[in-house]
Amino acid sequence: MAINVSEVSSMIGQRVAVSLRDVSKQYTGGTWALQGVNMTVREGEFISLLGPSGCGKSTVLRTVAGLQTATAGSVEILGSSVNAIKERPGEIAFVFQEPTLMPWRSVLANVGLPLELMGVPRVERRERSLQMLEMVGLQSVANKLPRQLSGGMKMRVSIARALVSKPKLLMLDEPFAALDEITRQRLHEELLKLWERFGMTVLFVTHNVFEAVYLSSRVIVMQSNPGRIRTELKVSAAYPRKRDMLSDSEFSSTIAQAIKLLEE
Ligand SMILES: Nc1ncnc2c1ncn2[C@@H]1O[C@H](COP(=O)(O)OP(=O)(O)OP(=O)(O)O)[C@@H](O)[C@H]1O
Repeated sequence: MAINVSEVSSMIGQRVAVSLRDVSKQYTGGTWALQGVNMTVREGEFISLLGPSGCGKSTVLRTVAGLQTATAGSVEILGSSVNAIKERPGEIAFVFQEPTLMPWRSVLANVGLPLELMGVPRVERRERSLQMLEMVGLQSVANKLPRQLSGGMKMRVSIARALVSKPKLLMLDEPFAALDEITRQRLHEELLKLWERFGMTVLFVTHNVFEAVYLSSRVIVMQSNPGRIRTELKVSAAYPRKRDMLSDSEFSSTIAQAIKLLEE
């Protein structure tokens, strides 16, 4: 389905999906991974967090996901506290760099896991899991085990599992960093299609400038010691995006700006 930029801007709502206010995080040992982070993400945005290793990108994501708590400040997701969101399984989903599939479960059973945890009946679970596998082009391997799949296929299964509950917020922490360039590019296209189809808010962590600018409607650039937000770059290029658009002047100037910010 082709959509243009005005349709994408209408996908981006006025409601706030994620809000961080003066968030700081100090780990045991003393490192201030984050200091005074303020960030507002609206529903339907595709946001990348970009920055050098150690600037706190994963810490932001893990704090929003409730996998760890902030030392100071407040975090709100979809109008609720992190703890309240945890009580509503399926509303947020996380994709890690390692696909973290259960090795003894079939691909289908791995995808259906979030629905199982939500108490969705078996028949509906199967149907929805198969639909998701079809969307990522993997219906034919539904009965295989994870070890029988390539790295790219495992990541697709992981994305299918994250999306099977139709989450409103999808967080991905360097999901494609371990994949080869061709597979990574294919998965960029697939992720964008899924975003256009489901309209969920996406928070995507990467230290790859091209990936951040190509995928996102907004790139939040972070810096380290202590981890904080340096600035943000809006990417107003139309969706659906095409690889060859990266040489367009708009993309190239945003990419050049981002590279300069990271080098300073
Ligand atoms: N569990 C932890 N205990 C102590 N220090 C930690 C812990 N996790 C992260 N840190 C430190 O906090 C800082 C921010 O880490 P974080 O992983 O959030 O950065 P990042 O930008 O995601 O880095 P990368 O791109 O390398 O994954 C780093 O200095 C890191 O060493």
